[in-house]
Amino acid sequence: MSYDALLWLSFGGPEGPEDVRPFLENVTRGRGVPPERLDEVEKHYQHFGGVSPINALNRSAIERVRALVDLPVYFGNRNWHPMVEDTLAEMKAAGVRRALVFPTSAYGGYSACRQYDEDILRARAAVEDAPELVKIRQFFDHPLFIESFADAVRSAAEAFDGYRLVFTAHSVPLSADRAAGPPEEGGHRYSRQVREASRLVASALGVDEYDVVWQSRSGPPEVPWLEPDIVDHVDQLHARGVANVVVCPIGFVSDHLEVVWDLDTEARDRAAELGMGFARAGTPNDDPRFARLVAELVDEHLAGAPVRKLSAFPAAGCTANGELCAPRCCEPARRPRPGQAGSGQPGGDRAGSEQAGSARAGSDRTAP
Ligand SMILES: CC1=C(CCC(=O)O)c2cc3nc(cc4[nH]c(cc5[nH]c(cc1n2)c(C)c5CCC(=O)O)c(CCC(=O)O)c4C)C(CCC(=O)O)=C3C
Ligand SMILES: [Fe+2]
Repeated sequence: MSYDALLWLSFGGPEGPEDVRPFLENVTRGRGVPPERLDEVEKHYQHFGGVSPINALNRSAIERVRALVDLPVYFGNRNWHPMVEDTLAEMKAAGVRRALVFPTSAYGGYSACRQYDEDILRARAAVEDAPELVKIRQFFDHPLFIESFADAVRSAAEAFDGYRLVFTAHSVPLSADRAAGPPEEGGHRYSRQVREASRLVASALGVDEYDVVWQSRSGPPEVPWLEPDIVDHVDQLHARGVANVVVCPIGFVSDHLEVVWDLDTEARDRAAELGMGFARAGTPNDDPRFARLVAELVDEHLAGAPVRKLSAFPAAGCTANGELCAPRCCEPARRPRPGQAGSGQPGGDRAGSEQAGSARAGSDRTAP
């Protein structure tokens, strides 16, 4: 198959104080996130002047990728400008017929993978006679991804004689994690991949003991999410007599707002209160290896380059035009409707799926 463009598909973030609220409304529309949580998160963004670093980080990574790939590279987002619908219209006008899509998330699961397929569906539905869009696979176990994090941990740890290595990734509802991956695989593809990437980085460092914890929990408090939270975990480590902690944000590709707020502000402040040493490893975005990683993934499609990966997980997530990866793969978790919290079956087993329709009603994002 031939391709005539690469579409860089990301989350998006606000670029000024007045963007913050509409951005947050876009992110959480129909997702049952309580307004108090939104007010809290708005403060994190306003603390940085209403500007998330994410768009600038994406633009600089795109520049580096442009120097390595033989395709025009376009930039579109799920939640903020440039919106992927607008970018796709621009691509169509420029004569693009078939494009590869690089999603800025390395993992499987609904939020990390399937939701980018939904973005592709939405964008193609908005553009008449839309270009074909083929999404690039998950890359959490690519050697360049792992090496980049391992080096970042090495630099962060230089200050310490001994340290506890702690990996973090974005928490998701337990029900979403359970539904991650095709059902026959037994679910939990997201958290299992996060643990696998962590294991690979630790092993590259020769570190035997480390922790995998979670951050940036959202949603109503009565719905269970992956735990423990990084800030609580810092308390735990202190209680166990750990003097220094090095945090590696394995779940993310760039130092965006959830990294600079939840880790560099909240977790760091807690460690300081407790008198602990704290260092945070960088993310791959600005490492030249990240651009090379993208170029290699593109070459898998353009030139049949070998699929480089370090784990036994399938190279999943590569889909055409927003199709499902496999039947029932990474279905969205059912979320309680506002005012119906508690009826959303926190346990989230998928048996009572006749409730799924009502729990999803009001969402214009999760419906297939
Ligand atoms: C797995 C995962 C990733 C990693 C994969 C990937 O990178 O895609 C990720 C990335 C990101 N999440 C981000 C921002 C936000 N995520 C939110 C809310 C949520 N995230 C979730 C999961 C994930 N999120 C979930 C299950 C929710 C609950 C609502 C829902 O079910 O959808 C909210 C709402 C407010 C709140 O936090 O409650 C915000 C503002 C930003 C941009 C930061 C910036 O602006 O720099 C990035 C890169
Ligand atoms: Fe998020």
